[in-house]
Order: sequence, then structure tokens, then C-alpha cells
Amino acid sequence: MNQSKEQRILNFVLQNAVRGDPCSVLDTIDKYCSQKEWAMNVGDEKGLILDKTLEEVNPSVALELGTYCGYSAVRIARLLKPGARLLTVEFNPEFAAIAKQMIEFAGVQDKVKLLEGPSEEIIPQLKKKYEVGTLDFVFLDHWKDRYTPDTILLQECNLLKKGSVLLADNIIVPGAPEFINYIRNNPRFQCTNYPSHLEYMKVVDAMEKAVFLG
Ligand SMILES: Nc1ncnc2c1ncn2[C@@H]1O[C@H](/C=C/CNC(=O)c2cc([N+](=O)[O-])cc(O)c2O)[C@@H](O)[C@H]1O
Ligand SMILES: [Mg+2]
Repeated sequence: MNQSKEQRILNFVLQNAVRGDPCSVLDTIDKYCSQKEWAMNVGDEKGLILDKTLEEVNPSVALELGTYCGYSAVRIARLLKPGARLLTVEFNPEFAAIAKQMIEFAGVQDKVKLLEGPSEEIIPQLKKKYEVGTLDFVFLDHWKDRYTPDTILLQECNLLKKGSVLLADNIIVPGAPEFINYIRNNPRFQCTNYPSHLEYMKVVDAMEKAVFLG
């Protein structure tokens, strides 16, 4: 049975990147996905916006929704201060298995906890089962129609505090219109838009930052 694209990406990393070096893992994925097979990693251009936001927030506890192959989990984890942790949620078992290997190869496994299951089930478990108090940073990059319900769920579960930062990928492509409508019209969030381009393409995309005002 032939391999999946995600398995091919992982194999290319295992054969070409430097074990324990997160930057080489990111560069290798970007090389493969720009030259061989496109894949929905946040990529190097929007990745810089993610980096800058993380450096601003310097989170102790970060959450990612939609691990996929683990590119942004590695990208986030490489910037976390000692003792800080990333919880990343993925409900596709094949992608979760690939991401786990990607995270371990990059050497960031001590900072990352991969939670397998749907975000709508995992989010309500974060406080009790995963000992989360509140979240300093949330990266939304899963199905775009889940951005709004999961943002509401995060508030209902008291996981956001004054200053918590949400960063959402793909505001233009594939687009998250109902999320933009929700978050920009919600007085409890201060929003900033960051124009960019779709990963590995000349297509316009954007990220949206939303700071929870408490
Ligand atoms: N509720 C949930 N709980 C847990 N995991 C979940 C989930 N919903 C989706 N996922 C996982 O998150 C990833 C989906 C990403 C959707 N991105 C996209 O569809 C996407 C598409 C393009 N594009 O088409 O150009 C570009 C991009 O940057 C994109 O992120 C997949 O790994 C999927 O299994
Ligand atoms: Mg995305």
C-alpha cells in the first residue's frame, strides 16, 4: 500500500534533517513542501509571524489546535523558555503518529504534549486532566469552522485570562469568515490582522491575533 504524503514528508525529514535540531527540521519540511509536494504547514513566511507573536507573549502554557505533521508544534516548542510547555491537539491517528515522530526527531518532545482526540472533547479536559490553569497562547490551525466554537469553548472552560493571546492561521485562504465576524465584533478581544501569503504559494493569506481583555 503506497505511502501517504505525510509519511513521505516525515521520511524526507528523517533522511535529510539533523536529529535534535528543530530549525533543520523546519527548513527540511519547507524545502520538501515548496519543491516536491505542497502541504498545509504554516510555513516559513507566516511562521515568522508566529515566531514574533511567541517572542512577544513568551508563554508558559501554549495550546495548538490541529497538529497535522508537527511543523508548527516544532516551531512553537523551539522558542519556549525552560519549563514552558505546548499542548497540541490532533484527532487523526495517522497524522498524530507522524507528528509524534517529527517532534521527537526535532528533540522538543520534553516541551510538547500531543493530545490525540477532537478539540471539542480535549478542551474541557485541560484543567482537570492536563493540569492547565489558564492558557497564555493558543494557535488555531485546525478545521476553519472549528475556530469560533472552540474559542467560545475556551472561554466557557475559563481557560483564558486577561492578556491571553489567540493567533489564527488562514484568515484569507481557506478563510474563516465566521471567526473573523465573531472575534472582531466581540468587545472582549482586541484584534490585529497580519497580511502574509499562503504557505509555499504566491497566494495572499493572513493571520489574526486576538488578545483576550478579560
Ligand atoms: N476538531 C479537531 N480536533 C483535533 N484535530 C483537528 C480538528 N479539526 C481538524 N483537526 C486536524 O487539524 C488539521 C486540519 C487542518 C485544517 N487546515 C486546513 O484546512 C488548511 C488548508 C489550507 N489550504 O487549503 O490552503 C492551508 C492551511 O494553512 C490550512 O491550515 C488536520 O491534521 C486535522 O486532522
Ligand atoms: Mg493553516
